[in-house]
Amino acid sequence: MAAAIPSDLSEFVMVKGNGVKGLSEMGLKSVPREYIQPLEERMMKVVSGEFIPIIDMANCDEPKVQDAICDAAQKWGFFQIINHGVPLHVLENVKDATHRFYQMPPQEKVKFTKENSPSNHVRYGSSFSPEAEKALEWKDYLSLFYVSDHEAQTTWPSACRDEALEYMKRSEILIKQLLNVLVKRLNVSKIDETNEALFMGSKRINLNYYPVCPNHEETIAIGRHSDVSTLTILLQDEIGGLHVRAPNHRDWIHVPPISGALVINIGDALQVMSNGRYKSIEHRVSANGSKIRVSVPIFVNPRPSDVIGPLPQVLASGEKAMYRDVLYSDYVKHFFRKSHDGKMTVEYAKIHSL
Ligand SMILES: COc1cc(/C=C/C(=O)SCCNC(=O)CCNC(=O)[C@H](O)C(C)(C)COP(=O)(O)OP(=O)(O)OC[C@H]2O[C@@H](n3cnc4c(N)ncnc43)[C@H](O)[C@@H]2OP(=O)(O)O)ccc1O
Ligand SMILES: O=C(O)CCC(=O)C(=O)O
Ligand SMILES: [Fe+2]
Repeated sequence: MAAAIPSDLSEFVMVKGNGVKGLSEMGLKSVPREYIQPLEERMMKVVSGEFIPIIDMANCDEPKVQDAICDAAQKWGFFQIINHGVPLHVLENVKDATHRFYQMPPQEKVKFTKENSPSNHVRYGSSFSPEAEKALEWKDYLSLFYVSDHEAQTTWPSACRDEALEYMKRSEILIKQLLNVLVKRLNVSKIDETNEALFMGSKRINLNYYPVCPNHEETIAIGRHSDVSTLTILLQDEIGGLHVRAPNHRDWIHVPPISGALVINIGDALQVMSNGRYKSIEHRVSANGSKIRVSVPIFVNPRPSDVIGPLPQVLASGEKAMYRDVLYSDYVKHFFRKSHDGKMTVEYAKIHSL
């Protein structure tokens, strides 16, 4: 016999720390009504035979590789990379560590919810913005904002701390390589001490956990959104489920898992700084009826105290600014306080001419 849905859902999921994982493990016949998405969010036309570009980074000094990166960032906002230099064991270890964190009992995980966490920079949570959302999402997350090694050592959960830090550290060269290539097309000669903080002054790593879902077609794991980062480096496992908006703005394209590859996407901050040249593309994750999935994005961001706006180097030729200057932490708070709403976050910074 299937178990009954807990009468107080937020008490069970968040206050007690069970997460959506706890709901999934009850063997429910269908998800609680709070997780049922409106029809328009469930209907998505996934096109087959179309793929985001796959770029081999082995020779990333070559102009044709650099062009491929910039072209992909302009047209697709998303691409996969292989031979990226981040050791495969580092990627495997951080996926294992993600499973290890979620395997802990709820009494351990609950120590990291917003209410209990030892630091505002460490947060275990479930649906994105439960107060604001029409329907909840079928995923749990652990979000770790990097400030210093010392803070991470003392506040990040030991089940995944070392592996998350290692993944972040070993991705540093790749992040700089990608940004150097991308900013060159924006007439910024290189990433150096004068501009590094603006492009990559803060990092957040999320450990996402997507439990098995009974009536998975009626809900969603992550709703339509664009990231607010400069760049996101996403590690996904072999299950699949990530979809990105096609360049025709109508259809969706699946991002097939490729062993050892990383998915790169442009975030809103780089869209704003490039005055719209690079695109932060809407994406979503579907729930799975038979398999658990994990993913580990590193969000590379400006510092919260930075002001983001179109770069002077981009506007130098007389191009009109499409975005105003905004304080990055205000932008991120705006994103976190509302439900996922596709590409709407960037409207916050858009200049609407009269
Ligand atoms: C979680 O599910 C997600 C997440 C995403 C994320 C996509 C990204 O691109 S993340 C990259 C974001 N950039 C940064 O984190 C760097 C800059 N950081 C900051 O500016 C600040 O750390 C801050 C995020 C603005 C937090 O500011 P602070 O004033 O110190 O803190 P609060 O007052 O606690 O937070 C404000 C507001 O945001 C909510 N919030 C904070 N952190 C998180 C988090 N990790 N996850 C979810 N929500 C968060 C917090 O609850 C506050 O809201 P209230 O309503 O409670 O006031 C993509 C897809 C996903 O599904
Ligand atoms: O899990 C994925 O494939 C994507 C996750 C994502 O979009 C996010 O965490 O912002
Ligand atoms: Fe995302």
